[in-house]
Amino acid sequence: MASGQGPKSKKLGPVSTRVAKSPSSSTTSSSKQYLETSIDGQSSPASSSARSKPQYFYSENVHLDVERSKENVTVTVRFRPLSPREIRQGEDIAWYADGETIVRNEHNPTTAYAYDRVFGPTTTTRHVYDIAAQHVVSGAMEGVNGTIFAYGVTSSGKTHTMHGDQRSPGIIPLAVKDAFSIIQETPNREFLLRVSYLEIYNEVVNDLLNPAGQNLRIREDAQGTFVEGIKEEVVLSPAHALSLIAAGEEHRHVGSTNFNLLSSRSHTIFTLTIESSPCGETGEGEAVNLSQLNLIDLAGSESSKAETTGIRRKEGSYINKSLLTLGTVISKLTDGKANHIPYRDSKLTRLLQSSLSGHGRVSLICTVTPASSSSEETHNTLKFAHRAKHIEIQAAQNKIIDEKSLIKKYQNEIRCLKEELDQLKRGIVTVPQLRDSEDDIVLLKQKLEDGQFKLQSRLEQEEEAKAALLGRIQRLTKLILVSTKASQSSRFPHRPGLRRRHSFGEEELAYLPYKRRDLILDDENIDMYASVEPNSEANEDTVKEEKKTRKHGLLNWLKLRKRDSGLGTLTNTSDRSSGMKSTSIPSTPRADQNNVPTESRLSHSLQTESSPSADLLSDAREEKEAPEENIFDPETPLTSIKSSDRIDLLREQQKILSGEVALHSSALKRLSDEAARNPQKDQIHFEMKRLKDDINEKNQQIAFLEKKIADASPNKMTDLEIMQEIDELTAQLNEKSFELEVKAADNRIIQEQLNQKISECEGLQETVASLKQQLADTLELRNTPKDERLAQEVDDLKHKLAELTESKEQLELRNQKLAEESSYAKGLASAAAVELKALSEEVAKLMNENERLSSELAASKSSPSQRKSTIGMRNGRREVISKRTDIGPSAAELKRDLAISKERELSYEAALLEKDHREAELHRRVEESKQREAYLENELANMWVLVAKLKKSHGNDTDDHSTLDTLRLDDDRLI
Ligand SMILES: Nc1ncnc2c1ncn2[C@@H]1O[C@H](COP(=O)(O)OP(=O)(O)OP(=O)(O)O)[C@@H](O)[C@H]1O
Repeated sequence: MASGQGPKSKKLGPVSTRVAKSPSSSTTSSSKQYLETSIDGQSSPASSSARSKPQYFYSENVHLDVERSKENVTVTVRFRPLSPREIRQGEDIAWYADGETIVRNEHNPTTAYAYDRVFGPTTTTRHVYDIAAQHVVSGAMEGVNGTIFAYGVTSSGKTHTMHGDQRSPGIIPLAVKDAFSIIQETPNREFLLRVSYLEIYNEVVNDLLNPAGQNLRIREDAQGTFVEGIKEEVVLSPAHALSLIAAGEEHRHVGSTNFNLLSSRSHTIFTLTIESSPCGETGEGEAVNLSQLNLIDLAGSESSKAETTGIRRKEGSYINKSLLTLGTVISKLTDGKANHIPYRDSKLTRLLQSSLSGHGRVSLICTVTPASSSSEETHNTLKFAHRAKHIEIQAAQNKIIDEKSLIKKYQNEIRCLKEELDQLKRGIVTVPQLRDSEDDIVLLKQKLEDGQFKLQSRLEQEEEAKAALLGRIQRLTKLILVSTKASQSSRFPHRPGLRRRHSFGEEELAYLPYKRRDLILDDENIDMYASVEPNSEANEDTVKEEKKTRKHGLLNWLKLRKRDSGLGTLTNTSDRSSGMKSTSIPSTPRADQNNVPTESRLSHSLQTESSPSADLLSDAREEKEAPEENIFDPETPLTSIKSSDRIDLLREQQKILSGEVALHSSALKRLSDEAARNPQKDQIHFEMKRLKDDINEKNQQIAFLEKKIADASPNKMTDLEIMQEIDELTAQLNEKSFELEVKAADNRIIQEQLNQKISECEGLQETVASLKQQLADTLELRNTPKDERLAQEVDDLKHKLAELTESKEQLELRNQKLAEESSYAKGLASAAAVELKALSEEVAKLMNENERLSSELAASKSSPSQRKSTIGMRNGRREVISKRTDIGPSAAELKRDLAISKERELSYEAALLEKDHREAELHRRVEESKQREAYLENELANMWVLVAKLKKSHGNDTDDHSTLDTLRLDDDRLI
């Protein structure tokens, strides 16, 4: 993708004339102001509608920019016809082309967009090419970088537009053919064309021309971004370039989705690098035009409707992400204010950086379907296209003066080799001149006699070197393409026949193996098996005809072969193709690469150099030598080449042989001139004879090739070929059946996985719902305005304060009660203490009395009257009792009194204990309430701090003041 960028301010040379003609020139930078102008005032049918706001983006009547230095991206929209499936489903038309520049919504006619050009469903790709691509291609041939890309949702027709098919070639084959036609039309310049082809699959860059080139790195240098290590092939003809695309397509990732049976799963970029310089000997410092033409087929964005799983979903998310980045980049580019453009967010935008940042012409072809089911997606594409329209570009010719250009390198090499050849020739010619000199005759004779054998071998060596040089010159010269127009011979009189003459006619595009019919089992794709004239544009009058047109082309054939590689269904054709691609530069498409022993030294040198002509010569020779059936032996790679390809190859070989004959004839002429001057020189005669033999042999080969071309023409298909065709189709059928079986098994597995996923999904949905709820709550909280939140907080605090005040009052009440209880208990306790004191005095008194009585009792027991008989004792006892009655209360009475007083003492002690207990309890509760009070006071203080903070954060808000005052009042009350 790297490109030499010329200074932006450079005036456009011949390019500017084309700019004026190009559609892009019709909308210049100044067109910006028109783009969003309503056409209400332009008597449009919508102008009468006052109900809804019209969305017109109109670009008609735009004038040309005076300086022509600035352009806008050319944006066109292409409608495809309704697909058979859409027709079956009874889809309505939601969007349609209203005239040549407007797309209008069927249901809401006020919604319309204007573009450089809008193509209806019956427009041919050739027409699209003429309007949207031709100016970019011609610009690229003049040294102005160009990019053409198709954008649209899946199945909208991007691949149909960019690649096309056998009947209706797409932009890429048309551009390639046009490039070679321009070379033909430019006799005063010589060109060197190279191609590269890459895909971006799941954000990985793969080289489609070199299967080993996977996951390549994107690098950047002063000239822009480029892909490191990408293979570039020098191309010699449209068929050659297209064969490389065809080979590359085999490696592209394609898979079936529920919208498109053959959906592109990667973005592809086909780059044609063009170098050109004035014809003839160029001066040392002469600038070379270097430009790149990028032809891009984007993968389609996938809508949420696509029910994809596994690998397809992964691909889809990569595709969508990169297209989203492309959209962002485009809107930022048109924003005007954005200072960072996120090119690096995807590989696609990184590679398109040079193009999008305005260093070349850009044409965006947006493909859409008119179907109502895709109305929203179509609307998104239209909006994308509209944004892209605003990108400004400053296309300028890229000139490089350094020797890095390949064409310069080749030219220099040719010059050096030619000088070397001249020297060699002079060496051969000077020998007889020396012989003419009188002074040297003796010496020369001596030399000749002494080293005749030596000289002979030297001459042979020189002859070999000469042949090798001629071969190399021829090989390098063949890489440089020039016009075959009449002026040619006069311009290069000194090198007749050296140039390879290319005649790039329409038939070059017919290399596509269109006879290989697709065997798609989908009813939508059961296509006709009709033989079609190559290059005839599809008759797009009816949808039926469109259906016939589809799936017949090379691309679809290739897609089929590589289809669904993601599911592991592979064909063995890639090996064959990679074998073809591994041929060294330049790799002219050819049937086989077997080396055949050659007869002539010239041929040998060509063989060892492996030049295209040498390869073709060997092919031709081999074909001549091999029996005819061997040529079409099913085991040889030729089996993959169909009649039309074979004819092309044979023609190519024929052309090259004719070139060789012309080359040999001119050499013969030169030698015969020399022979006339030196009739005795045997070596010259020998060389002439060899050349004559060579010419005869080549003429025979040409005749043989002519015969073969005639034999291989389609109406002369042999039984053998028909049998081969049938065999091949049977093999394909088997292959497809196997593929189908594998897919059925895959489907079963996928179905099981799907069920599992559905149940997982249900679980996830629940989680998502709860998360959503949480999110909504949080968002609601967040969305509440700050003042409201503050007021709410103050309210909460007030509420809390009121609660605290209430609880404090309750506590105080309780405290009071407890205090009362405590004082009552104290009173009780003191009363109890007084009573206890009186009781203890009484007890003490009683005890003293008791002691006295006991001592009296003891004294009376120990007296003599007590020692009388037992009878007397009973009497005596009665006496004592009577005596005692006489002297005061008896001992029993005293004991009883004592017991009672002890009992009372005990009860008093218990009451005292209980009182102490209650007192302690009351103390504890008093302490608790004190602590609670302290805590509440602390809380209140904190609240004040909080209120103060809130006040501070809200300045001198009066509300807060009042709140604060209220709080203060509350607090005072509390205090
Ligand atoms: N202008 C058209 N005329 C006729 N048929 C068309 C046109 N455009 C697209 N088609 C058909 O519609 C189908 C889908 O087209 P195509 O494969 O080009 O879509 P796509 O945009 O490249 O899809 P994806 O992004 O999935 O690769 C094909 O069968 C194609 O032949």
